[in-house]
Amino acid sequence: MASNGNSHVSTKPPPEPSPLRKAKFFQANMRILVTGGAGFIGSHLVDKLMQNEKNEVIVVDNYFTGSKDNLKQWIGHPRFELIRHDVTEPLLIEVDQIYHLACPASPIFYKYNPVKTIKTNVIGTLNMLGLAKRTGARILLTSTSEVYGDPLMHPQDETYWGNVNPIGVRSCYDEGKRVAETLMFDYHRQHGIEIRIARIFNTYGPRMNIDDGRVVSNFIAQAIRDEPLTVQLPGTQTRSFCYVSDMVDGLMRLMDGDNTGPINIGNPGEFTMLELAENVKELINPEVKIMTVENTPDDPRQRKPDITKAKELLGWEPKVKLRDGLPLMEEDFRGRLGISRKK
Ligand SMILES: NC(=O)c1ccc[n+]([C@@H]2O[C@H](COP(=O)([O-])OP(=O)(O)OC[C@H]3O[C@@H](n4cnc5c(N)ncnc54)[C@H](O)[C@@H]3O)[C@@H](O)[C@H]2O)c1
Ligand SMILES: O=c1ccn([C@@H]2O[C@H](COP(=O)(O)OP(=O)(O)O[C@H]3OC[C@@H](O)[C@H](O)[C@H]3O)[C@@H](O)[C@H]2O)c(=O)[nH]1
Repeated sequence: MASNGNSHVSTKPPPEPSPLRKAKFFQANMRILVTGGAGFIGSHLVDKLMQNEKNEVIVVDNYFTGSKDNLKQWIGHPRFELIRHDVTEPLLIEVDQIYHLACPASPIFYKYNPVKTIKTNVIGTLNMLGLAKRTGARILLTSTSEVYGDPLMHPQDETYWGNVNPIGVRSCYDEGKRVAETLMFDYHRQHGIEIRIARIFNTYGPRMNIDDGRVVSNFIAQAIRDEPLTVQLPGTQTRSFCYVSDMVDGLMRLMDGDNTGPINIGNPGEFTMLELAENVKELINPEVKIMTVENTPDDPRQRKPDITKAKELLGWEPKVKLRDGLPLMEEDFRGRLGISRKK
């Protein structure tokens, strides 16, 4: 049984996978479920999984923040299936692996209906664990750096238990993901389910919703539209930004490896929001103004992953630097906004 190097090991044998997996003459494809697969990270993950001809990919999504458009190249493909479904309802299908991403990720969206966000994280994760238990599938949860809250340890490694406000406006997401992690380990210990937990740090790239509200998409859309970049106060708060192709590579290594996690997956390059704005200005629109605006409650003041574990256990580290990733995202945003670069 997989271990993450500490005492989280299950005493139960994992549930039996589908008999098809053991069939001698039936060359079954790997049936991979991606919940939230119509979203930003999910759709990039689907692209990568579909490159392997031995994979069948099933996406389940309620389209709250995702869109069919992100998957248009796969609709109608014989190895691809798209199901409109809310993970807060049980799902009865046959699968071998589950990448469980379904959950709004941008603070403005997860705060929009906090009760629904909690339900998605708790009931949605319970349903997907139930599915994993019935089918014997391995399940990977995309948890978050937000489990560390406003961290008092810097950089954050996986042993840090976090500094989270349990009753704040971000709690539906932070605490929701913390409960989701607990459920994953309880199912692992109690039922032997094969689990993987990724703690994802801020990820950016093409296909983010233009009105997503997260900082990189906001700044790029603002720079392209020649609107001031809105740096929320104080502007000295930090984040570490991982390009989406690196993220997908890390998630797949975690799924296919032997370690339960939790494992941080993120880019350790750390930037203040003012530095990010300066970079966007320089690379995308040197004329654009930078303005400061009010922040929202409980905004974490610093965030930077310690990725020692990902390097050692997954052989993973990010390859794309922020200054290389931003122009790739600019190109995608310009195409969708229909605004080309000034000569
Ligand atoms: N992008 C990041 O920086 C980041 C950081 C940490 C963790 N994560 C996690 O990664 C996952 C994907 O994030 P993303 O950036 O792609 O976000 P996203 O909002 O683009 O994608 C989330 C997807 O889940 C779907 N969804 C939401 N609630 C659902 C429900 N109840 N049932 C079915 N589908 C539902 C949405 O419609 C969307 O397609 C999320 O679990 C998020 O918490 C992302
Ligand atoms: O227009 C903006 C938007 C945001 N910000 C600032 O940028 C920083 C990052 O904010 P974002 O909204 O992009 O995202 P956060 O880092 O707060 O949360 C993020 O990280 C962890 C993930 O799990 C979440 O899904 C993700 O949204 C914050 O300090 C925020 O105050 C701005 O300065 N201007």
